[in-house]
Amino acid sequence: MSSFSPLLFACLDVCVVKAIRLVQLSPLLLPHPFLTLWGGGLTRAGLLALLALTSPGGGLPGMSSFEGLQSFGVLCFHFPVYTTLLWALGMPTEQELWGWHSWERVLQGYLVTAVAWLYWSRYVSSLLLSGGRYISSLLTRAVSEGPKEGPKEGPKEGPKEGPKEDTSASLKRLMGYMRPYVGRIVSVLFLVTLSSYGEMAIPHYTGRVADWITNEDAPDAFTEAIVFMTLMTAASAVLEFVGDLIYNVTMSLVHTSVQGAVFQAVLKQEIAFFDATKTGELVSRVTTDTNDMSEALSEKLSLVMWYTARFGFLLYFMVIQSWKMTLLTCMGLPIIWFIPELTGDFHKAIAAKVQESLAKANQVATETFSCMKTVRSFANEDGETERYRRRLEDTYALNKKESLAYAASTWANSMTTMALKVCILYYGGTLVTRGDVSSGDLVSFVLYELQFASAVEAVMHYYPAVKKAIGASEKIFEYLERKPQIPPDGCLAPGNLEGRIQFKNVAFSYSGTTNESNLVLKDVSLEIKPGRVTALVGLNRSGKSTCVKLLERFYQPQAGEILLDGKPLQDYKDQYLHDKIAVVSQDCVLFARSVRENIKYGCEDASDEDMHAAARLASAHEFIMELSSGYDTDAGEKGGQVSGGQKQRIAIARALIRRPKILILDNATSDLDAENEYQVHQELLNQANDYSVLLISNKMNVVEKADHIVVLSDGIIKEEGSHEELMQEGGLYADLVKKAECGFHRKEEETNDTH
Ligand SMILES: Nc1ncnc2c1ncn2[C@@H]1O[C@H](COP(=O)(O)OP(=O)(O)OP(=O)(O)O)[C@@H](O)[C@H]1O
Repeated sequence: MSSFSPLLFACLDVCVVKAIRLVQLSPLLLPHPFLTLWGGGLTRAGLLALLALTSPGGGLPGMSSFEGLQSFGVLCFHFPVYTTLLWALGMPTEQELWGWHSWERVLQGYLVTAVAWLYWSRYVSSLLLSGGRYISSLLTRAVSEGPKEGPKEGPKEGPKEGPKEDTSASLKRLMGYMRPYVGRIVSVLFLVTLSSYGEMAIPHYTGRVADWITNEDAPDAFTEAIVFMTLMTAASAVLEFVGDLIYNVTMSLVHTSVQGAVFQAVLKQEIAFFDATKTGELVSRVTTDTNDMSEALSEKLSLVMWYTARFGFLLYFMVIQSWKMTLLTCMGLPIIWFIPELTGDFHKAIAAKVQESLAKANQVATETFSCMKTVRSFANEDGETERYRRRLEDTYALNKKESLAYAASTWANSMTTMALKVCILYYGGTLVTRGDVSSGDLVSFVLYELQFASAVEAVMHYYPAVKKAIGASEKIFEYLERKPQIPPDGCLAPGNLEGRIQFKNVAFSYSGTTNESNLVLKDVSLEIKPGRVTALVGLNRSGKSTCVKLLERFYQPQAGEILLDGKPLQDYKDQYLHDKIAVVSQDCVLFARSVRENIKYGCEDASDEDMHAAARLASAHEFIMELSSGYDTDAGEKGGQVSGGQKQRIAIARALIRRPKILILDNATSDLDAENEYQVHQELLNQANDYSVLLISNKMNVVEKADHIVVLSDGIIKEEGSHEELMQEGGLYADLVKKAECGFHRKEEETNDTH
């Protein structure tokens, strides 16, 4: 910290001013007061700048910044500029020319400089900064959009962590959603303007009534004023009501459409996106974030709108009443905000400490209660009480400070507001005495000023909240604009599908890299022939389910290709593909709807006959009929109302109702007992002439019935052939079968032992 304190600096400044005053009295400069005024200002600025920048300790803090230099400018030149303006307007300047170095003027100069500094550093610069940010964002966008023939941007890597407060971009997108309601929004703005104008009636006509009381020259003036005031105020209230109603209904519509669009956009994303994004985050985007945004828009933006309109009218009427008093009000406002802000900051800091101290006390209590047995066994109840009491004493000491800070902050608030009002009244009174304004004008002005301060305060309070909410909506829009990172589906939907699937040298990793260590499938080539049952077996985590996920187009292989009837999978329509390839996996999920709705899921047009047929094929019809309400029984959350095996059979029926060409059973009957599993498989495999079946199962007695068996190990096809062929080969498959048999015998022995 520089040893040159601001106080010493002010003393030096006063010395400089007094020295210039002596110079002004010299016979050479006496006839040229304007020269001394401007020359003095320049000399004062030069000397002060020199002192500030060269003072020991690296100069006066803050003085080398833009705000510092600007404050110098205001301090040294506001008076020369003001006097020159008076002279240019033909007004008397004697008092200013010869009295600018008086104590009163010097102090006034410091006050003006402080106000200018406050305005600049707290309010104007932040406005300019956001304006600058907007311009720079426009420029950046213009540059990045660049020449049209430039390289196209690659697919985006998920929602990027862009600049947090790119409010303008989010606002533009939001405006896009408001476009259909532009008529309503224009009418709301019109109503806001009219209603705010109507609100000016009370202060205006109160002033007129005050004039009538003092003069009593126009007998009708009083009644006229009261009638106009009542009519305008009532009209303003009605307009405000209608405006609010239209605005809130419109914002609800905007909210609904944004929320629906976000939900739809999220559903369109590729499965890898859902793997990488937590469900909680997605739900929060769709619900909490859109709600917060819409709340900020319907509540806070509406307040900003109303108060801005009021602010405009109040300023206009205040300037009309007296521009001098308006100037005084505008000068006083930053002071009445700044002082409570300072005390408020102190109060907030203490309040945070109180919270912290309370949390510590609570921690002692929680710890003691949760370890009560230990406390009792050491007979340390008094020790713990003492510990808790010490914590509470800390909190009490902080509470005392907080009360003091709160009282000081409230006192500062009311004192500064009162001081401004007294100043305005005093100054207004002088103007009334001089005959510059009528007493009614002063009354109107004071009433305007009361509303003006709160309007400015409200705009300043709510505007950042609106900006923040709009900025926070950026994430929502990132989801809305995100393109799924999987090639778009094609348009093939042939009426006649054979159902032949070929994997050709497929390599795949979940991370998207082709790094050998990350590859789950390294080089997989296999064929699922139409009308036949193909089994895919292998150790755990060998990549069997991954093959299924690729078939469902949840992910895209990094190398190789997957063909359906000789055509790449991505050439088919997604809807068609999911109709033709039905997958039932071990962790199949039912929705909290009726069994009927679950079986007909995505296939709502299917008839009840189709549903019964599918359920019979899945060996599910009989147990469904035994449920309390048959097909109308609620399956419960995630199918919690039915057993695991029943859930799997309903899921198989759900797959079969689409009459698929390829049926994939990925451990789909794992929750069934041996007898039921056998029955389900018999039913399904008997129909295999209608569809191709890909069977993934750890149960080798099920697998051995397949026409063709493919053995996958560590992402590579190790063996393939019929059960007999593979057993003869004596490789991995034979090993798996032996192990399974061993396990089965051990289980059997254990069961016999227990008997
Ligand atoms: N969504 C995913 N993201 C990242 N890695 C995954 C994902 N799903 C599976 N894996 C990994 O891929 C590998 C193969 O898993 P996969 O489920 O295909 O094997 P599996 O042969 O079907 O195993 P299991 O018989 O145990 O079901 C495993 O190492 C697994 O951890």
